[in-house]
Amino acid sequence: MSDRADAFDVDLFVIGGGSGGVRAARIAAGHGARVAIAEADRFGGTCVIRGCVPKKLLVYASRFADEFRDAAGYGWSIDSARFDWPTLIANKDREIARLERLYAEGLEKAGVRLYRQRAALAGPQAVRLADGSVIRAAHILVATGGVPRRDPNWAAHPRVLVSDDMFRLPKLPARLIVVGGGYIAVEFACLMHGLGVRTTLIHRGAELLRGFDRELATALRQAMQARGIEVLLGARPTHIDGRADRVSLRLDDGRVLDADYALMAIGRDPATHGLGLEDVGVVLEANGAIAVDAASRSSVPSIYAVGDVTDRVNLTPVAIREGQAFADSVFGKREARVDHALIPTAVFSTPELGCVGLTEAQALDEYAAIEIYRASFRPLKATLGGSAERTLLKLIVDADSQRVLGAHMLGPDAAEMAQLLGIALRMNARKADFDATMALHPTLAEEWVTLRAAQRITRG
Ligand SMILES: Cc1cc2nc3c(=O)[nH]c(=O)nc-3n(C[C@H](O)[C@H](O)[C@H](O)COP(=O)(O)OP(=O)(O)OC[C@H]3O[C@@H](n4cnc5c(N)ncnc54)[C@H](O)[C@@H]3O)c2cc1C
Ligand SMILES: NC(=O)c1ccc[n+]([C@@H]2O[C@H](COP(=O)([O-])OP(=O)(O)OC[C@H]3O[C@@H](n4cnc5c(N)ncnc54)[C@H](O)[C@@H]3O)[C@@H](O)[C@H]2O)c1
Repeated sequence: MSDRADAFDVDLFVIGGGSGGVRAARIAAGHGARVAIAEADRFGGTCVIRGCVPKKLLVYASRFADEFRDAAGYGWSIDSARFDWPTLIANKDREIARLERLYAEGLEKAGVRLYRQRAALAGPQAVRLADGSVIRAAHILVATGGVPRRDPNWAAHPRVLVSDDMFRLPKLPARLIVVGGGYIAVEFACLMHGLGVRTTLIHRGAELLRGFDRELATALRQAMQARGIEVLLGARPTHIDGRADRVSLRLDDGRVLDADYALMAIGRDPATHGLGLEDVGVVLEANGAIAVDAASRSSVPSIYAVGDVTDRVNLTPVAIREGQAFADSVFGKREARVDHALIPTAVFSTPELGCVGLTEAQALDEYAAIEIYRASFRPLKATLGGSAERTLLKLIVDADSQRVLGAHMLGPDAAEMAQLLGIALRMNARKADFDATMALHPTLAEEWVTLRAAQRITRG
């Protein structure tokens, strides 16, 4: 496509066929670029193969227990509900294989050349494939994602797992220990508990889900405990003793916990190891992430990076937007930048936590005075269903401008609501806009437009 194109085999070589890489490759090819992509494992990447999608399927499976329990109050009797893990995993595998095929076909249809092997840099404008071949590329996009963080003290033990392993366990464990207090730890603790596994979550911090609104994180932790998940805060494993058929964790207070498996969900690291990035002059952050500017360009002008490998906001829609913006800017003559503010996010725990915008603590740091509106209630469905669990909504408003700064929810469909609330916040909605919106009755969502008096006004 460019004058320089003849000096190169392709205009763009993408390393990594996950959320960001696939989008960038497809869009760049659509803009007329000659594109190749290498994927070392399976097309679709973390989100499709061992992340968001299979996780959400497991979450759906885990929530049937609540439905069966609530059904009685509505007149149904379900005598012998039984759960079969191998059936769920086989069905999940079938769906993931279908999605993987769709990803590869989408790339092929767009005219992208696919390499099903590992790639590394052979120079600022050259890529070496695992089979030894070298491909010259005018531009290289690194979209290799991240990997679960491991520790040499337990990495080799078969009963100590990371999130990747959870999707292929041969049998549902009776007893699971989860270490960590972030998205992955909380989601897996909830879903495994929902499937009937006795679950203990061990977290070193004072509260789960650092970075989320503290009041909601506390309410979620209490709800998890009320459901029967054992949550130990301020606790660290000091020794992990793996045996062939079970695992033993000694905590810093001397307690010893036994389980079938321990899931270590202690964060993810950018997948930059062995790519030869430093050899060609690409600057890395202290944690190994590729340092990029707002255009996703690295310190080497021909090399760009998007998604988790840059450790900006490690979510699929963000990787996709970054891949799209890169392809539009470099190959579509359409300058595009990704705005990393106001990203809606959810923890697919049970109950679910969804939010967009500032937490109360962040708002207090940035604004002179904020108003907090809250509602805590038992949803209508629970009145006959019997659950005592409360739904919590919280709106954070700038006292001066009346702009809504943050919306946080713990309860059914919180993720769906966070997505839509994101539109309102992006449009700079004021509290009065929420109030002027007619309620849709009877719904949970109507509570967002009937939050009348500020529960408190706080000055930063
Ligand atoms: C358990 C779990 C649950 C998650 N749930 C959610 C969720 O609900 N919502 C959400 O938004 N996000 C979720 N995420 C995060 C989301 O999966 C990531 O943010 C997203 O996948 C990042 O996309 P990416 O393109 O940067 O990288 P990835 O999707 O990780 O893709 C990178 C690809 O590069 C390949 N690769 C690596 N090195 C090489 C190499 N040298 N050569 C060739 N190929 C290579 C890998 O095999 C991989 O396929 C979850 C993550 C996990 C682990
Ligand atoms: N629903 C979603 O959107 C979703 C779901 C899963 C993952 N993700 C993405 O993937 C990323 C990674 O998730 P994650 O849960 O692995 O990471 P995280 O950064 O959210 O949480 C890591 C947790 O491990 C703890 N930890 C770190 N080192 C430790 C150690 N040595 N010992 C004990 N505890 C330790 C931390 O205190 C923290 O609680 C998330 O930040 C998110 O961007 C998103």
